[in-house]
Amino acid sequence: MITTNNISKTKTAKVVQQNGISPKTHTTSKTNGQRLEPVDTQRSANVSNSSKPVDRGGSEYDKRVSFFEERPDAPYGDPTSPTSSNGAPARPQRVSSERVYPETARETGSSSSDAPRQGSLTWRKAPSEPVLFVSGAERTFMSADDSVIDQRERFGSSKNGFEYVPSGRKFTSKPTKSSFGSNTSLSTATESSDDSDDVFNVILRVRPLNTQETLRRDKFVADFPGDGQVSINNSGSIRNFQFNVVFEPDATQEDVFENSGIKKLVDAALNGYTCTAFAFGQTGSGKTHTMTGPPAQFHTEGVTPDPAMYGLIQRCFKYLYQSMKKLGTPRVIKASFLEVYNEQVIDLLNNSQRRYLTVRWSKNKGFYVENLFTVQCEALDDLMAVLEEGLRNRQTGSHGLNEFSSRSHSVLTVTVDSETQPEPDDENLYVTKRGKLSFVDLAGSEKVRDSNMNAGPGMTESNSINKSLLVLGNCISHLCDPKKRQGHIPYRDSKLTKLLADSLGGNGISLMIACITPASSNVTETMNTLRYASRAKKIKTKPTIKMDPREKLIVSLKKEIKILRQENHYLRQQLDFPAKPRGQLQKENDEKFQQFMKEQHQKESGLYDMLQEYMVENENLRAENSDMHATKESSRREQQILYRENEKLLRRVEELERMMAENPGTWTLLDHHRTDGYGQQDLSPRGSPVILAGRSPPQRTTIRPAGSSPSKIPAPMFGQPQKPPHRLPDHVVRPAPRPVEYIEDNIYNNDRKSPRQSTLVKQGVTSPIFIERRASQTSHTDMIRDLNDKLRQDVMDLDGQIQTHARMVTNSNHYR
Ligand SMILES: Nc1ncnc2c1ncn2[C@@H]1O[C@H](COP(=O)(O)OP(=O)(O)OP(=O)(O)O)[C@@H](O)[C@H]1O
Repeated sequence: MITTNNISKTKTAKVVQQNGISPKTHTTSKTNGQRLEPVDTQRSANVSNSSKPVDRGGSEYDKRVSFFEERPDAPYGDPTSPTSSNGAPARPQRVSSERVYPETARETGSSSSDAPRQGSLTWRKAPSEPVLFVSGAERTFMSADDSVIDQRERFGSSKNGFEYVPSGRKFTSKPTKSSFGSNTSLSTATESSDDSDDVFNVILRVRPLNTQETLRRDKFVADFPGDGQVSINNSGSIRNFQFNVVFEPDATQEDVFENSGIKKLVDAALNGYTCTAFAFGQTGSGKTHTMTGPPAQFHTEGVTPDPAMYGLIQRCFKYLYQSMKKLGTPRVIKASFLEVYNEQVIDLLNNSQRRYLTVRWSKNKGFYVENLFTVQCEALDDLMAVLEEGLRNRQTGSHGLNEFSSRSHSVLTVTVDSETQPEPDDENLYVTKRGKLSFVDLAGSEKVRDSNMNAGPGMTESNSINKSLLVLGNCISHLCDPKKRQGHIPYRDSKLTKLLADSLGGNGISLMIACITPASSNVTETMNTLRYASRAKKIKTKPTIKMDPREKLIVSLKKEIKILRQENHYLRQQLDFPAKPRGQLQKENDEKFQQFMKEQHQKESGLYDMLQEYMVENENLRAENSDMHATKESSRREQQILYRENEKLLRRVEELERMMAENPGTWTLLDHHRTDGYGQQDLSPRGSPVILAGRSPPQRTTIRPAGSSPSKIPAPMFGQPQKPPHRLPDHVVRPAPRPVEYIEDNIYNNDRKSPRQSTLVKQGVTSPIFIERRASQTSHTDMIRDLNDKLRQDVMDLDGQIQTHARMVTNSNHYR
């Protein structure tokens, strides 16, 4: 019975004889013994529907050629081809007389006649007549009397309730309008919505019981009610889960490729999206088988991989190159392949040294692996070679649950670089897009006890595998919870989650392939995988195309211009303005743009000049400041020297004046020529408190600021005690800030002006503070120097007077 809404029946089906000699097409008739039986699926379906014709509409699946139909163009041993590359039948006849074995028997290379799983893989009700399967569409399980066995009886109602009853289908899909398995274009869906059905899909593949499980007489615990559902009988309690697509044990590699939706991922990668397909599940559940085909073929010496058994990866590669050919535009394909083994990243394409690589993070790239080998692949063969090389180098080991168990997580990444024209009418605008397609084959979760890995390196491997899967589970549960999703997601807790960060919570499109074994002995692990998978269904991502940020800006500006032009056109219409011809508008806009760019350039260059000017000025100011500091220091020292000299000279003057005061009578004859600092005759001993007898009060030499008028300094009152002039005024010893008016042009007569100052001067602005500081330093030194000169003069005068007096005294004594 068909339970998927996407699948409809085919009118005719081509059936290959069990011996595989030749494919034939037959018309409907009743089956008869071992005879090749043609089937009209319409009729078969009608049997179950009381011969009422059912029109289920066309679907992608309809267009797909029948499972047994010969494909002349079948590449590398298409599984739909009746014979494999070595001439042997690629697919055994699906007609059986009494027992039908699941796909695994054929896919693992054993013929149905010697299949060792006959013990438990029996039909619930063995038909007396041959049972016929028709692949590629609806398959009906028919008994000899044409009655269809009631599907409801299949599960749980038989005596033991655990027998495998094939549903007659290979897969069922969840009835959504835009699931991966449907015809809906992913690119359209992703652009318009963030529906996780479109961008984060989870599919389930249930493998058949394997030899070991069959011999162990394990029960088949899975049932497939349809519509992408699976029921698990966990020791009597039935649990239901629903996924986008559920592949039943009969599904072939081709079925999975065609109906999992992975082709949409390849299409999306070609359009610049980041896409990831990852397989997870218990060890031995068929992850590697699904991704690359049976692992034995890559790890057994002398075995050439059978193209019919190729997994999703090889089929995607082929589809990628086919699509590129169809699209016509050139694209650059590059591939890298790594594994995360014991929490270390190892390059599988550069395996000679088995160096551990570092996972880094950058704002633009997110998490990435440093120094990872990347191979440019011009042809499909190159990509295939990359895969095979990596698989050969991958860590595998044998344990109790799987002979060729992957002991690491592997990540194969294919990047697709393309140049596209976002605006069809703009020939000069090209943007580069980088699509990414990653295939992740996770190491299987395992019970250490069951895998017999309970010591040594095996134990370490198991622990690190389980630990990284636990972190992955944590990340998934955070991402599913709308509240936790806004907070911190623990991607950094393991290398694996760092590498999957973009696929899980970022801007990518992802397909999770959950793999389970239907054996009752593994039901706990199966339940865990299913819970994990159904949680992951709730993850939502927002796919975006990865582009160079500058190119992105250009494209968005161009889009804006386009909208503005449309608006302009609309407004013109509204205002009854004549509509401008498109070309003219374009030309005008281009001219405006060029003008704008020119102005912008000028502005920018003006700014640059200004910036340079300021930098030069800054440098000059710095140099000038350090000069000024040096000058200040030297004038301070000069002032100190002069001050000490001043002190000495004053002491000398006092001494001489004292000498003269001791003989006052003799000094009246002397002619005083001394003048004060203002050109007036100074007739008294400087600073002396003694007023010479018979003399008019002397003019005193006082220190006053340079440039001040004498009248401003009050003349000392005659006869009053005088302040000794040998004390320099306070403002000289301890300079006080002075008003600007004291500063005269001749004080600051320095032609060397700073650029800043010259700018200011040019602008008619003077900096009083700047000029004053410099001037005050000079004026204080000059003042002390002036005073000292005068004192020196005084000393000389006094000395001269004393000598004259001494001579006169000597002469008078002589005449006497
Ligand atoms: N759908 C299937 N049909 C037939 N055989 C299958 C299927 N799935 C898995 N097998 C077989 O089961 C065995 C284990 O599968 P596989 O190695 O892919 O499991 P796995 O999940 O990758 O395990 P591990 O995590 O240990 O690597 C292989 O021999 C494989 O060929």
